[in-house]
Amino acid sequence: MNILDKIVARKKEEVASAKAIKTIKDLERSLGFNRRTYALKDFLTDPSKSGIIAEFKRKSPSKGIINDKLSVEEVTKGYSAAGASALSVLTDHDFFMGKDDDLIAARAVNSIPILRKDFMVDEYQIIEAKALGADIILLIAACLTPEEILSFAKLAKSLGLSTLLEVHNREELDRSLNPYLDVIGVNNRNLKDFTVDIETSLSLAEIIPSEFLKISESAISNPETIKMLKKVGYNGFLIGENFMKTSNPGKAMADFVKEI
Ligand SMILES: O=C(O)c1ccccc1NCC(=O)[C@H](O)[C@H](O)COP(=O)(O)O
Repeated sequence: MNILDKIVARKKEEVASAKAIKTIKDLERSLGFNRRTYALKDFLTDPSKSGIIAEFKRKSPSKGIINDKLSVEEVTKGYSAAGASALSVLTDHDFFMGKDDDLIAARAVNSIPILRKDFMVDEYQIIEAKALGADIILLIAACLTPEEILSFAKLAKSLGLSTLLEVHNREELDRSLNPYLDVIGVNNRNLKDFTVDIETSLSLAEIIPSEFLKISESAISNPETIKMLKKVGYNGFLIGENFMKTSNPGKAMADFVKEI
């Protein structure tokens, strides 16, 4: 079993347990559920922002512990101040050391869109994402059917959430597009074997239909890479480790933004 299959199998167990504790009705009654959301598209196209979706990431399957010392509040406030267009907060515990409370904490101190970075396998998680304070959900084409992507994106839209579809190759892109998606993300990391290659974003840029904004995800550590990605049409850049590996991710991001 590859790592993505393992994560998805574990996620299905977690969702079954969560449903037994909190029903969808409970989630819909929670304080966070009935709030206005921030649209990712508006922030990605705002020229006063950097285009960066900055990630709070303590640990990853490919790198192990990256940074488990800093609070989600201080890191995400630093990212917002450095001009992030959006924040990404991992809520997966077993593989990334994230938690739902990280998202709640980030929501309380930031006024830009927040992506619930997790592995969505059930509609329950989308309703939960809204209740926790997220504005964006991630749908990973490699672990969902086109029918699931359509119904999850439709549900997200009905809740006022933006959907980021993540693809890794042309085949995933071709089978997964639908009009309810807001942004297409190309992941430079192969989630099955962890190899990274910016060429993945460069080569897929021209086949992403122009009605979708495009973001490039993972393994970005050099301002020159952003310049190259902008040239081929990318509007956004999801960056985690490059900032999180420092003792002051907000400052690392501010310094990086000066160079792009
Ligand atoms: O990061 C991993 O090792 C990983 C492994 C398996 C599934 C997903 C994984 N990462 C999720 C991401 O998409 C990244 O956290 C995100 O794009 C930021 O990447 P980076 O800038 O390289 O930290």
